Amino acid sequence: KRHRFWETQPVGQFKDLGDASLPEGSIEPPSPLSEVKSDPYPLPALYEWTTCDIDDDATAAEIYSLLSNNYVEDDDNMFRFNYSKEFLLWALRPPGYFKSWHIGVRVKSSKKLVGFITGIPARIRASTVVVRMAEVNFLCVHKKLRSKRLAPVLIKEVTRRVHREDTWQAAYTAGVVLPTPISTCQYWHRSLNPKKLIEVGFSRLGARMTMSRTIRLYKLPPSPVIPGFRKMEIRDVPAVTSLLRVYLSKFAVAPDLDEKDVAHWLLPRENVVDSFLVKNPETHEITDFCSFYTLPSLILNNANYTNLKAAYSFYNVATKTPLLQLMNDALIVAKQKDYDVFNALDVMENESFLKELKFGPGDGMLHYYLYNYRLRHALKPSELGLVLL
Ligand SMILES: COc1cccc(CC(=N)NC(=O)c2cccnc2OC2CCNCC2)c1
Repeated sequence: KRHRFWETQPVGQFKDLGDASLPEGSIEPPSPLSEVKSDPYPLPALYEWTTCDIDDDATAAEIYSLLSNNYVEDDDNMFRFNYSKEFLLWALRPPGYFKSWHIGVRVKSSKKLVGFITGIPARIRASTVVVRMAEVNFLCVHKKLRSKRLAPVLIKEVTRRVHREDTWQAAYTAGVVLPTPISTCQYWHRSLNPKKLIEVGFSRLGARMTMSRTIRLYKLPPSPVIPGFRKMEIRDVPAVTSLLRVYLSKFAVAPDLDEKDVAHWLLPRENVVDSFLVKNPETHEITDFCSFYTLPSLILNNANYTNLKAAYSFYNVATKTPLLQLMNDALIVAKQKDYDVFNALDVMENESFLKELKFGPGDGMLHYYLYNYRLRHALKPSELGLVLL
């Protein structure tokens, strides 16, 4: 397949697959900052760049609406991600973030926001090397402006602004195959509200299954069962950071999280991110941790429902409690909070619980990519310790 744009970029190229002589690491060296263009990449005449100040509520609302109407849909165009404004404020303002990496495209005449792309800083370890990267996300072009080759322009502009901050690598995901995935993950869904999921067409009634039998199949206890299972609190940040750092060191690619990162990404925020831990009631040791983020989807044409409330597995560590039991308590809490479905990728050790906890495979794959960084070989999902929003 022709990738006119990606074949011009410093990313693993399909033609290089199997060439073991290519070293792991940066594909192109950094340029001197003086050589990084200080003016924005040219846009087609009708449009202009804008740096989106998400602290401004009106701008945050514009970004919310652009994504809510034009962002990623499932393969059958029945659902569209519907990130909340609060979620976007969380996702785009981690420690050390750059406002200049929140990039919009407006129509010059109307000032309407019609394009968006973001970067956030992240320290990501690839094998043994911790690399300062940008996590690039929320690439969105208004439905009415597709096939005008605006996406490559947005990607070039976020690349330029990231280079301006002396950052030369990036990480991103996509539902499509581009040159060249570092890993290809399968997504899985665990029904929590099967009646609604079947009604809206997310799931289908199993063969030889009745609705009441299906509801019974997915029934969960009314509350968590692990002794010492509770919500994470600010005082837990140091212990959770230690637990996570040790656990994530097992994976070939994973974020290098310090206490500030853990406080931002994992302290509970209502309807944005939930996190729980197991504190041994005798030893007071924190031995396990689980978390999920909240990403609803718009239901695009159903008479009775407009919103699908979905939880997405985030970071989980089990050192004393079996992971299966820890994740079952996560399902129980998600059900308590009225989520319709709990989603997970087969990354880290997730494969060990998916089938047993009655997850079903999704109908698509999520591909992970690194920009300007070559890995000697692609990773199995179980070697990947990175979850993007
Ligand atoms: C149910 O509503 C949907 C609305 C839009 C797309 C999809 C399918 C899909 N593409 N799902 C995922 O990418 C996915 C499935 C499981 C876990 N994480 C995921 O994506 C995350 C991470 C990447 N950025 C989007 C959210 C489903």
